[in-house]
Amino acid sequence: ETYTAMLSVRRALGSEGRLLRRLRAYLREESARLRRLARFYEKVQALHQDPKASVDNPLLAFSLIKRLHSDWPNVIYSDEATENTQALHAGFKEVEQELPGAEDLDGAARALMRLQDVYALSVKGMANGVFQPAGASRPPLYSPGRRVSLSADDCFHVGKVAYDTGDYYHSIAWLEEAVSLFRLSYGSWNPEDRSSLEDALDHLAFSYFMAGNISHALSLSKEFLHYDPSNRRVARNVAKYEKLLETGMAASAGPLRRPNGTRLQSRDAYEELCQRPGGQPSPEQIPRLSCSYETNGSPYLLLQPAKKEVVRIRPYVALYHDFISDAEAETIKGLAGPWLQRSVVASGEKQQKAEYRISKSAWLKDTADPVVRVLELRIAAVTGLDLRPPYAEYLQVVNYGLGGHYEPHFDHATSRKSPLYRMKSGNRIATVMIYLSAVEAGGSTAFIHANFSVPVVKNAALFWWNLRRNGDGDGDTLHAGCPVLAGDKWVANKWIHEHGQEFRRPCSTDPRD
Ligand SMILES: O=C(O)CCC(=O)C(=O)O
Ligand SMILES: [Fe+2]
Repeated sequence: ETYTAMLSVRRALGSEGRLLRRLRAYLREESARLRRLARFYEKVQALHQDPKASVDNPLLAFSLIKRLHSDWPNVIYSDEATENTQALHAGFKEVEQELPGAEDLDGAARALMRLQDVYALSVKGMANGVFQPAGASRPPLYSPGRRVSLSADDCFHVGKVAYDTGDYYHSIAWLEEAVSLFRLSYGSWNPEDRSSLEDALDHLAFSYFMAGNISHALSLSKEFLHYDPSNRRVARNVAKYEKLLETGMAASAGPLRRPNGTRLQSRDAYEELCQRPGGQPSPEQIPRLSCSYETNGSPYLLLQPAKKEVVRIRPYVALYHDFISDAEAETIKGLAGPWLQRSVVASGEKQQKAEYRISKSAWLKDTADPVVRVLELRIAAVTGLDLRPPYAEYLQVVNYGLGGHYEPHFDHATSRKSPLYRMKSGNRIATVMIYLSAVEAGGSTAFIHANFSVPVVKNAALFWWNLRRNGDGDGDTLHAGCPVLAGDKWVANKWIHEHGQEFRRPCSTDPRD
């Protein structure tokens, strides 16, 4: 899979580099071939300027006969063009196995639609290379250094992915864009395009029909017939739509609603937190929010205390600034890179891939490198918790993909059957999540029930308790990694379990603790 980690997307850029070099070589060879053909053409053409003279001279008469018998067949039946094409095909075959597959194109299209939805972006803007919230006078959420826009065929592909799943809300928006772009360039043809204005009109008309907008379906189908009058299927559709409209059978189209995956109950709150990182703490919390240097009585922190920012009291969330160095972050990403695999989520007793978590991840043992070992000692010192096996999981390093995200979830197990209990050290009592990278836009960590979000702060570590002191899961810790709008987001998770912490975080029977 390419789209599920930006590291893989970057690798795909290398594959394209190789293809570019092959195409360059092909163009060079073919241009040389055409130059040779042109030279032959010019030479013969010159002789035809004065046809009479050409035959009088016995030398010219000889060369005419030789040309017709030998030169012309050699030119016409030259294998050069085929050889050049074959070399191009062979070069493509060499990189073919590393190229993204159909699931990648689907995933990439779904990523664009996710960004459209979560950040309320206008499709027209996106197609134009602008990341502007739709209908709002807000500034763009991301301004790329160089603006790039999508082609008509690009927009068609996104719309087609929605169309194929019966999602006409998204297919209409993207196919509208495809149709207007195709109309602008009608008559010119790009060898890379697989679709055309007719395809876009056809799919858009059907999307409108399915959404109950018969008059739009009709006018688009008529436009289609203007370009391709012999298409019987579309002609039948036109007759059908006209009849529906005449007989008043066409149901009036209500506003087209965005399809809702049943998973997300608090979608609006979540999206709001992703669009505007931050949030107001409740008045009674404000006096207790603070920034401090912490040594925690640990010799590790004496010379360089932890820089703690208490973000919220309930649930308790703290951000430790400059928790790791740039060099350490690079080392950890480098160690994890070769081991990254599509992230999974707990589903009953099993683990499986899910659309609601798009990233790749790898587990690093503290024996992998001294940097990992030192990091664990630092986490232990700052949290005051026992991380020795089996009291904590290995370090999980995560690289998000295109539009990568992790929809609202709990880190702790909510079912006794969860695979988390296989370690036999209880539930996940706390999370330490380190931001190993910055991002250009998006990617905040949103606490949905607690109504605040933390933007990505490179090298900082976010800490929170997942469980209350009585061992119950804390519902207020429901959190998410918002879709990455631009950039390459990496995090490292350290999950600390209940066992081993009995004297470090004593229990309480008060459910409010
Ligand atoms: O990436 C984020 O901001 C959140 C990640 C997360 O919650 C997780 O990996 O469990
Ligand atoms: Fe999480």
